[in-house]
Amino acid sequence: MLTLTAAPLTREAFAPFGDVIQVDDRVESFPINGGNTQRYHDQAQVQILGDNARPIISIFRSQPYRFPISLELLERHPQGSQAFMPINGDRFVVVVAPAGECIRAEDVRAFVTNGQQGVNFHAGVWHHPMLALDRVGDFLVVDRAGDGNNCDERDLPCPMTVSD
Ligand SMILES: NC(=O)N[C@@H](O)C(=O)O
Ligand code: NI
Repeated sequence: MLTLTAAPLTREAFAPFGDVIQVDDRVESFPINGGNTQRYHDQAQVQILGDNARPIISIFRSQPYRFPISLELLERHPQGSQAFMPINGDRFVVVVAPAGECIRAEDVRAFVTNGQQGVNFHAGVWHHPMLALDRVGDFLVVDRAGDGNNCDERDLPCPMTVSD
């Protein structure tokens, strides 16, 4: 059994898997609306691939998990990115592995957000479906609709657990 402990999410650590969305001085920002609003600009790469592809916006209301939990599988979206942003400041756990045809146990990583962070999985990046913590969480989701399959599931190469 491989035990993962979720690390605090940072842009650097998550870079191989996608983008972190958060207000900080690391991204380009500038005042708009006559100075009433600060725009934290262009934080994530929305990838929309394939026939009749279009970006869609949804809300996921996710039941919390009691950690540690056993992980059986990861999924990927080959035709588009998928972004999750908490609406009410909820933390969540992110389990990822690099894009590619096989998942190696040594490449699986776990992160925990701080409630003010979102993630954007790049197309093809393996990830576990939403793992909400603490309470029922609402998340704004930006991903892809269109023709063809956009969700592959793959069993993990060995039993794994993740703790927050
Ligand atoms: N199935 C679905 O829309 N959600 C998953 O892709 C997920 O990453 O939670
Ligand atoms: Ni997904």
